[in-house]
Amino acid sequence: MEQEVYLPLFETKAAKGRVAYKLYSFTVFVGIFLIWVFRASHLPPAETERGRRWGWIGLTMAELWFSFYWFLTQFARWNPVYRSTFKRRLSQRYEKELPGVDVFVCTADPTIEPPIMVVNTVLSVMAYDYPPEKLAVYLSDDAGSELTFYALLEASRFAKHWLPFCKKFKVEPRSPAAYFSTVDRDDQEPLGDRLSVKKIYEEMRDRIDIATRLAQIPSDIRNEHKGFHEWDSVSSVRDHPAILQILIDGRETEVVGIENHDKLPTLVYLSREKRPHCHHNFKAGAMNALIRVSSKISNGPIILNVDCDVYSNNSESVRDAMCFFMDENKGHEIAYVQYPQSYNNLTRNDLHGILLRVINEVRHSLCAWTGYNNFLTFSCKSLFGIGLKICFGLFPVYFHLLVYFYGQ
Ligand SMILES: O=c1ccn([C@@H]2O[C@H](COP(=O)(O)OP(=O)(O)O[C@H]3O[C@H](CO)[C@@H](O)[C@H](O)[C@H]3O)[C@@H](O)[C@H]2O)c(=O)[nH]1
Ligand SMILES: [Mn+2]
Repeated sequence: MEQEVYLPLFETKAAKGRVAYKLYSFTVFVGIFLIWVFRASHLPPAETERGRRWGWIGLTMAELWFSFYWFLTQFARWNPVYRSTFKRRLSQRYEKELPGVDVFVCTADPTIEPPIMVVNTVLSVMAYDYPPEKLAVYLSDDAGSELTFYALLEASRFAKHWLPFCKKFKVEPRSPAAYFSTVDRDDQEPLGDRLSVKKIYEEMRDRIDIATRLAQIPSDIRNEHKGFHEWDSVSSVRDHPAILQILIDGRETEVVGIENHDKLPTLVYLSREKRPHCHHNFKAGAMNALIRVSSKISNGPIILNVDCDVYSNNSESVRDAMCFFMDENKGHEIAYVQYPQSYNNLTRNDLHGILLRVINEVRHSLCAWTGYNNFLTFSCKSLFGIGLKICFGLFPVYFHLLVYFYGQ
């Protein structure tokens, strides 16, 4: 009888040159050790003049700092591995059983984080290559800004053009601003389609920009959508009840894009309750509010979190994460997957994207500490033996059941 071969959904490969690196690292370690032997055996005698004594102390502190820094970097460089995912296998085995994913986007200030940037991030995650009925996007607005709500309303309408366009022509990246700024490339989609979507995008962008500049929402839109009434009772950003608006409800069957009847993911606006006696000024508190709200709407078992200034540059990211979570052999060991961050425009003349590569390398080696290079994934085991793991920072995907965010 033919034996069934197990094909994993992701694989791990050790980076090349690890032995050479360990040898090199060992020689540096010997060097550091000898420095300390020298320092310990050459303490300045009591009669040393003051200037020389301070020189000795200064040098010793510098060496101490270097040694500490060097030991820290070794955690990140000792054991680098690369993980790759097999999304086709995932699709073949589990396309119909893919779990629901709730995407949380956080914003806190319409001046520092302009609404047009926020909605570009929102549109990039709405356009994930994932079944739309299983995707829900929540925007948490800690500024409780009508302007951000207005921008999201505009985005919910533009999504009817943007999502079918992305899916039809498989465009990347799926933040419209980022995509249209690289539009000179030799793309496969027909110019006519691109230009007409670009025009609709630019009209929306201009409306949002004007409203933001004037701090005023067009009266026709204000009258048209009942959601704006929520602000009638808001006297201050720091003192208001929760504002919740479902702009697109994926549970309704008739929610479709303009073209070829694509379904759209759920889209929700939330500004959590604020009271002056509570210090709720942190992202963690917003995330906890999002968990409570999403559990009553879409209740996806998987949560993905992005900051509003970081659009998704890969429409398959969610599927990548699923390859880790749904792997038959190792999936149960993984609590969350974290993506490395890429930066654009760090300097005006970074023509060849050098900074981007260097920073990615640094982040990748950070990931190597946990044994994961291109993704950070963490096992559910360990830490007090109760399956608790702590996650800091950027773009994590979690299991819903496991998370609590520390902060208000
Ligand atoms: O009261 C607040 C304050 C901030 N935020 C949002 O939290 C995110 C991060 O805040 P930011 O001030 O931009 O901090 P950064 O240093 O840029 O963010 C990094 O550091 C944070 C704290 O460790 C992490 O949570 C972030 O994921 C990581 O990008 C942003 O989307 C904010 O809109 C809120 O939702 N509510
Ligand atoms: Mn930020």
